Amino acid sequence: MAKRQLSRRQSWRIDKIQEERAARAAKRESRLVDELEGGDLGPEQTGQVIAHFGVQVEVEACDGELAGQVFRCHLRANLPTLVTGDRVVWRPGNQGIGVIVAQLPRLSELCRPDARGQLKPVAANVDLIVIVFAALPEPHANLLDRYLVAAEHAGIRPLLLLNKADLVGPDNNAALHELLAVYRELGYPLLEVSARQGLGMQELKARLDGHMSVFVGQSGVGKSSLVNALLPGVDTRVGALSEATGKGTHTTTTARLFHFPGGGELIDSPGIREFGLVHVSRDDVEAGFIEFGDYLGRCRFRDCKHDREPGCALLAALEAGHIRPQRMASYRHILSGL
Ligand SMILES: Nc1nc2c(ncn2[C@@H]2O[C@H](COP(=O)(O)OP(=O)(O)OP(=O)(O)O)[C@@H](O)[C@H]2O)c(=O)[nH]1
Ligand SMILES: [Zn+2]
Repeated sequence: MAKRQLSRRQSWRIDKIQEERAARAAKRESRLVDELEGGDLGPEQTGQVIAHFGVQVEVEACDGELAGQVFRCHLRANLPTLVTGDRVVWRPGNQGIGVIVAQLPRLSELCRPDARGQLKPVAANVDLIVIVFAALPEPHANLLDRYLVAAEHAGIRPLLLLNKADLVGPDNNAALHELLAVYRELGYPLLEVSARQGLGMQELKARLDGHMSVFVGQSGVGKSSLVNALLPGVDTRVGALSEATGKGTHTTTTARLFHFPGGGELIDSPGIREFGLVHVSRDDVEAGFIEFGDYLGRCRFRDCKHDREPGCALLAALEAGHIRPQRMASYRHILSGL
């Protein structure tokens, strides 16, 4: 008991120190903004946050003669927290420094729990979640379903991407295509590629054009290989951003926005690659199985768990073959892990 109280007091002290530090940083920032705004700032224009460093952000100009140029920006006080992908109104200053004036509305948000377990946005305006899986490691339907639930929950279109198509052979061909058939039948877009052999990569590029994407998926499926193939010559490892903090060895896990040469954008960070494996509620899971939609709310009991209740509309649909047994099993598996 004593030990627990002590650790709580300690953590309170740490919180307090962090708060004071943040407050000092914010004060420094607002002085800087005042100085900049007292000087010579250019006209207001739109931009997009491409990386985030504590109290400052990097913004790429979207229009006018500065389009495509990147500015380190200070934030005017009272702005909401900005994340990579946010569209903003800003004013350019001298030597690549600017000031963010306002945040524009977000079309979507990807959220992840922070160190205290609170959900925080980590990327804004993503409109395509590329769910990467591979011929090897052998894909688990239930993991794919988890990612799909997360995508549906975020209201962002998913693309199922089977990588390592070069490893599809007589041993795994039938099982893989059975798996793919389930998702094709549900209407999810699907693509088969090989990052190693370049198979299907042109089609993938075409799908990414015009979208702001993230790549998610289990370790070892080839996300890095795919991203490296799509962004030739770009070092996507976050260490490359560290000079921006002025400390060479300090690596940051900030999400960063990249442009694909063939069109479209990518937001990437180790944290984002794990998106989808966080807590969701029972309702989120139900809503994430899109084929359940026709039956939800039609069970005899309002609080039906679709387990063995009489008059369960989902069980009836399963019986009638309108819901695949594999998806029902997956749904139950995900629920059991909540
Ligand atoms: N045969 C084959 N191997 C591939 C292909 N794409 C990637 N690999 C290999 O798969 C392994 C894992 O690839 P990564 O790109 O590191 O996978 P990742 O998803 O980024 O993995 P994490 O960084 O752990 O999340 C590496 O040995 C790659 O060379 C492919 O299309 N075919
Ligand atoms: Zn039911």
